[in-house]
Amino acid sequence: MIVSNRLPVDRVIDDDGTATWRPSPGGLVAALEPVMRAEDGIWIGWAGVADEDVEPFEADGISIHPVRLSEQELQEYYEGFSNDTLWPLYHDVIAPPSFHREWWESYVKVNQRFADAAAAVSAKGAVVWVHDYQLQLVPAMLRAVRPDLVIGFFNHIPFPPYGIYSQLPWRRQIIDGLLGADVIGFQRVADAGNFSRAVRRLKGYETRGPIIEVPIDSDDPEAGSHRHVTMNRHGGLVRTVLARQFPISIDAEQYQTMARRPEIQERARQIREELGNPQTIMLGVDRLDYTKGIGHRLKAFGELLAEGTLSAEDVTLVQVASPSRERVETYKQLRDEIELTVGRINGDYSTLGHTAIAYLHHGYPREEMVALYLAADVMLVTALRDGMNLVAKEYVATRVDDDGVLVLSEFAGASDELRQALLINPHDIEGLKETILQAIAMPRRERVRRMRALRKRVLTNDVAKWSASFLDALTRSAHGDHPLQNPPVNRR
Ligand SMILES: O=P(O)(O)OC[C@H]1O[C@H](O[C@H]2O[C@H](CO)[C@@H](O)[C@H](O)[C@H]2O)[C@H](O)[C@@H](O)[C@@H]1O
Ligand SMILES: O=c1ccn([C@@H]2O[C@H](COP(=O)(O)OP(=O)(O)O)[C@@H](O)[C@H]2O)c(=O)[nH]1
Repeated sequence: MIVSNRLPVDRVIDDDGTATWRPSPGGLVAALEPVMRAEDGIWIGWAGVADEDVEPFEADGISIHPVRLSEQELQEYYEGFSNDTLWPLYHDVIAPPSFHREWWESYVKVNQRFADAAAAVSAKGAVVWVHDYQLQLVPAMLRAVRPDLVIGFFNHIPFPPYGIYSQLPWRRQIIDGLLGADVIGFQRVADAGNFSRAVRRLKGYETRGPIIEVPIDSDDPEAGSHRHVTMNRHGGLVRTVLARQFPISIDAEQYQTMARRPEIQERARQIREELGNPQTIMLGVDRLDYTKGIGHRLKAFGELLAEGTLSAEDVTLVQVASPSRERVETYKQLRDEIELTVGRINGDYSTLGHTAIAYLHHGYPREEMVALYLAADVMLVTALRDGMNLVAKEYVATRVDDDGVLVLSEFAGASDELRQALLINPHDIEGLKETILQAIAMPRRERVRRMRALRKRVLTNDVAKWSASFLDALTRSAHGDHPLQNPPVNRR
């Protein structure tokens, strides 16, 4: 069973009141959907609109159980605590986090609702996999009522260093919530390390490598019902929790197959033509989020145009900025800033036949994404902080021609694995400009050499391998066997 804030589909109510479903935005759903299709499971989550009661239903072989959120909970739990407190705090405080006690209360209440929903429909001894920062209290809430369940948690976004995490007024409660899981997965080695440090500092629990020892009160009548209880070196009873990196991936085969479809290749050619056949197409694909470094990318490109090093006749930047969290103030401000910058650059440097930046504030279906990836000579991923960034992996999987250059921020989780990309620090605008020029001028032989190595990596470490390695660790933990070794998917 999967428990996540988002379901794979969002309910959309049209102006005339009719309800339809559309695919949900973001990488979490993109990664979990193929996993769930392969398993015969239940997915518990929010349907994407407030105050709607939706009965459980089947979608593409997945059994969907929607959880209801009121308009006030949507504002306080999702837009507030999840996306205006935790999101900026966990992404290096790029934007200032807001701390409001009523948001926290709503977060606790909604987490309890998700836990109750999971507890109600789980079979005895079932494996429950809880996802992401919106639901960090669910593991402990679930364990309290269903100690028979095997509980995993995966954090899709970074876990911040202690100096930042410790700002959170509810820092201990979140740690307690997460430690209800048997296995806690993170994107990067550094995230798992930050979490273990927070556990030691805030709870004083001992850790041995990826194993955390959670003390059990022997007078607790439930003590015997816990999984893998052992005695620690001080003779106390402890429950062990595994906290380790499991870098997420994509269904690489699916992208590769789509990239070979003649109509998608034709669409890629059409895109180039529609852009006026520039020598170089650069592409950015992001939710319109301040973590993605879209402004830094535009600044670098704008300066290269201003200096005359590049011209809009030769180079076009296609920027897909898909709508995200549009009622949160920081996101509204970001949209204004980005659109002002795009307007200025286009006003200053576009010609009648060549637009410098093709800016698209839309969400596109997967086929169109693949055509865009195929059309792009240079892919720009300039995140200031990003859990993984699946777009980087999708670009690589799509390039069946072994061509194309990936410029990748070292602050995106994907950079741990994709070492043959051109790695950049997006804060270093001069460095970013030089790397863009290097990408544009890179000889084909070098492009092919790098892309082949990248493709090997992404095709080998796909989403099936990711879920299998997490679920393997989880089921082994259910038998008291915590693997101490590093996971198979990691650096070179
Ligand atoms: O659900 P939303 O509020 O609309 O946001 C979309 C998703 O954004 C985040 O995605 C993350 O997960 C990706 C897959 O692991 C990862 O590559 C990326 O770096 C993360 O930002 C968020 O974590 C999800 O919960 C949201 O559904
Ligand atoms: O118009 C769009 C823009 C993005 N995406 C998908 O959204 C996901 C974004 O995931 P990523 O991990 O890069 O970032 P997130 O949005 O989850 O932070 C990827 O699968 C993209 O292909 C999409 O389908 N259509």
